[in-house]
Parts: sequence; structure tokens; C-alpha cells
Amino acid sequence: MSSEWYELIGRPKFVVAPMVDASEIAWRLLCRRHGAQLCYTPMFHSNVFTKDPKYRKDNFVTCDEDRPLIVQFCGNNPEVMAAAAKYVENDCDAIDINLGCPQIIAKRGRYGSYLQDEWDLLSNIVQTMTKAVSVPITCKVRIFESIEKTVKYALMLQNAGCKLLTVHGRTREQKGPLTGIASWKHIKAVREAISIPMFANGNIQCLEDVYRCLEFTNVNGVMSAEGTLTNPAIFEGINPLVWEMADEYLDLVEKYPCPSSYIRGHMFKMFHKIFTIEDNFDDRHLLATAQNLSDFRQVSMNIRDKYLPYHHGKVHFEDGENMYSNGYNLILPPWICQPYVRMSPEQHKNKMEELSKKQQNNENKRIHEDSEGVVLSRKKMKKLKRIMRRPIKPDSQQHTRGQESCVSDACRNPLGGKCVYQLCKKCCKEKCFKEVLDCKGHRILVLTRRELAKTFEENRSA
Ligand SMILES: Cc1cc2nc3c(=O)[nH]c(=O)nc-3n(C[C@H](O)[C@H](O)[C@H](O)COP(=O)(O)O)c2cc1C
Repeated sequence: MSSEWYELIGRPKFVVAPMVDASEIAWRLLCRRHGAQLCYTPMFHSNVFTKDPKYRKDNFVTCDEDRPLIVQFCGNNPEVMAAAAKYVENDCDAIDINLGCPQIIAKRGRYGSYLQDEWDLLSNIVQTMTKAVSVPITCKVRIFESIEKTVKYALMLQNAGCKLLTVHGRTREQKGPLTGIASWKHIKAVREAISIPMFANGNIQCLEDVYRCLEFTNVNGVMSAEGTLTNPAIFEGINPLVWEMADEYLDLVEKYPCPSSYIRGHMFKMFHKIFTIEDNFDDRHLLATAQNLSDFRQVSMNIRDKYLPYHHGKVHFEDGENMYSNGYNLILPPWICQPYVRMSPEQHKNKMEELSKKQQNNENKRIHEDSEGVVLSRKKMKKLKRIMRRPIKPDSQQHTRGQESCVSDACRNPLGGKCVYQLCKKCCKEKCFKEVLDCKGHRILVLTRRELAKTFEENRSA
């Protein structure tokens, strides 16, 4: 049930799942500091990865601390998958094939779980990649309804040369609001049938779940995605303060920058309970519109300042109901990292029926909601989406315009972003005329123009 390469990477048991827009280097390092023993990169598109150096540079970032690491690719062309794998073989411990993605985009691109019926092609992909690179090839799959078919599928991949199998115990149809419970029974049956190392995935919300899963399925390790997003210290078996995790993550982002949408996503997940409290809607808005690391840090600081006295017991909740209820019946206070409990598919169905009734009463208008289910106007929704798409730069590269003032005495105007003299446009103009200077930032060319005029005069009189 084990293998030499798996021994070499330390027989990891606690595994952070591949997550598009979420298992980036800063997040992986945070999870590793808090108990994770192996991390996966987000899924990369093999086609784009082989063709676009910028995509590779922007998306595949790692460092010495970031090991053991498995890089995940999707695709359906064995040669292209092998070529993509070649690019990363020296910077990782294995390369994984994504056979579990259930999204519509995977259906259109013919990858992920939409390849789960093309066994000859899959076998070819595993074999071609195995021949091409020096590291093991692994696969991550979803289950079929039938345990028997799931087991045959796993055996086919093992025979093709797959060196580690992750089984997500949900079918392709169990996605989004229909996610529901994962079947550990399927996982256990696969474990009994195959001999390569294996990870279980699904239903992991805390460390106790990890041990229950290990015992029930007898797999080598347990992979978690959403559980790590709401509590990056899940494998450490603790529930830390949300601002402590956020600050530690933001320090890592400072070193390993990533798009602001990733940071926003992570902070919303960690702070999900805090933001169900109406009193915190201003901070929630600040997070939704945050543009730089200082804004993100500000959110964390505001929440800490507000809730630390409660955490220390210096202030008592008179209004405990308002704090803890919101229909969640929380066991942990909301400023502690804790699992996100999804609605069951049945609850979702009921909610949708109610919503559609409301929509009909509301002249069939489409209702826009943010990630926490708060109804927004169409205009506000569009603005939020635009902001979320903006890339983030480290604080050192942020524009300082509007935040600092002109250095001229008594002038309160904002500083021109690129002014070479650190002045506002008005003061810069005065200085350039008085001292015969240029300022490229303000495009003031007094010196250049006077010299040109002089040359012109000299040429004319010659
Ligand atoms: C934000 C997010 C991004 C994901 N991206 C990927 C991915 O890139 N590749 C993949 O194989 N699975 C991806 N998944 C699926 C997870 O790896 C995992 O299989 C699934 O969430 C079930 O695990 P969980 O119950 O611990 O969340 C993603 C899941 C989430 C929540």
C-alpha cells in the first residue's frame, strides 16, 4: 500500500487539495506552517502552460519551503500533457492529472471528470506522461454511482502507471449546491482493490474527521479543500483567531504576491461567520472593494480591535443571541476559524423555490447576490466584479497618488504620482518656470523648450 517515492516524501497524511485561485504559494505555505504535509498547486491548463511563458511565470510559483509539492494539470492530449509536465518536473515531487473537475468549462474543454468514460485515452495519457518525466504521475478522480465501476476505473489507472490515486467520494453530478455528502464507502472499496498509495477526499471539516476517515477507509492520507479554506490550521487540530491567520497569510502574500481576488476569496472564507453579523457589514464592504494589501490588513485589524476584548473575556456578550445565532447555532464564537456548513441539496431546492416565487412577484427581475448571499443592485454587482478582477501589487508598488501631499510648504494638494520633485502640478509648474527645469512626470518642458528656442534663434542669425 505504500511505495518508495511515497516513503521518500515522508508518507504525507495531511494533504491540501488542488484549488484553482486558492492553493497558490502563499496559501500553501500558510497551511504547511499549520500541519499540512503535502500540497497541490491549482490546476493548470496543459495547453496554455506549454504555449504561454507568461501563464507559466504568473501561475507556477514555488520555493524551497514549498515541498513536497504535486503540480496538477488538465488536458486531453497525451503529448501536450507530457510537454507541460516536462516544464515542472524539476520543481515538484509528482505530477497529477485532474480527472475530477465537474464544471461546464471542463465539459467544453473535454477534460476533468468529462474524461471519466474515455478509458483508452486516459491510459494513454498516464503512460505518455510517465515515459516523459522523471517524477511519478498521479490522478485525482471522482466516483461513479456504482462502486463496482469506480473500482474498475481505479484499477485501470493503476495498470496504466498511476502512482497515487486521490478519490473524491462524490459523483460528477454532486457539485455546487448539489454537493451533498461524499461516499467513504466507495473510497474504502477502491482502497481494498488497489495497491498504490491513496488519498481520500470529501467530508473533512476538522482533524477528528481526518482520523475517522483514515480509520474507516484505510487510505494513506486525507485531502481537504474547503476545510482548509475556512481553517488553514485544520491539520494542526486547532481553531485559531481569524485575524491571526489573516495577518500571517497577508505577510506571506507580501513575499509572494497574487491577484487581489485570491486574497479576497481567502479572507471571505476565513471571516465567513464574522460577516454574517450585520454590525460588520462596513468591514465586509471594505473587503469586497479592497485594492491593496493595506486595505486587506485594515479589515483584519478592524475585526481584531472589535472582537479581541470579547475573546479575552474583558467584555461579555449581553446580546449573545444576536452574536451567535443568525440561524447557525454556532458552537464556536464567530471570530474563530471554523467549518463552513453547506446547505443540503434539499435545503437548496427549497430556497430556490422560494426565490423563484419572490422573483415572479418582483416582475421577473434577476436577483444579484454577492458571495455571502446579500442582494445587490445590477450596477453594484458589475462594479464589484470589475474590482475583483484587478490584479494586486505589493504595497511598495502601489500608486501613492492621493495619499501623500505635495512637499512644498503650506501646500495641501495631493502629490503628482510621477512628479520628479514630489510636488503637485501647480507648485511643479511654478518651480520649473522659476528655475528653468523639466518635469517628465507632469510633462512640463520649460528647459527643453527654451533650449529649442535658443538653438532656433542661433540658426536663424547664423
Ligand atoms: C476553490 C476551489 C477550487 C478547486 N480547484 C480544484 C482544482 O484546481 N483541481 C481539482 O482537482 N479540484 C479542485 N477543487 C476540488 C477540490 O480539490 C476537492 O476535490 C473538493 O472541494 C472536495 O473536497 P472538500 O470536501 O474537502 O472541499 C476545488 C475546490 C475548491 C473549493
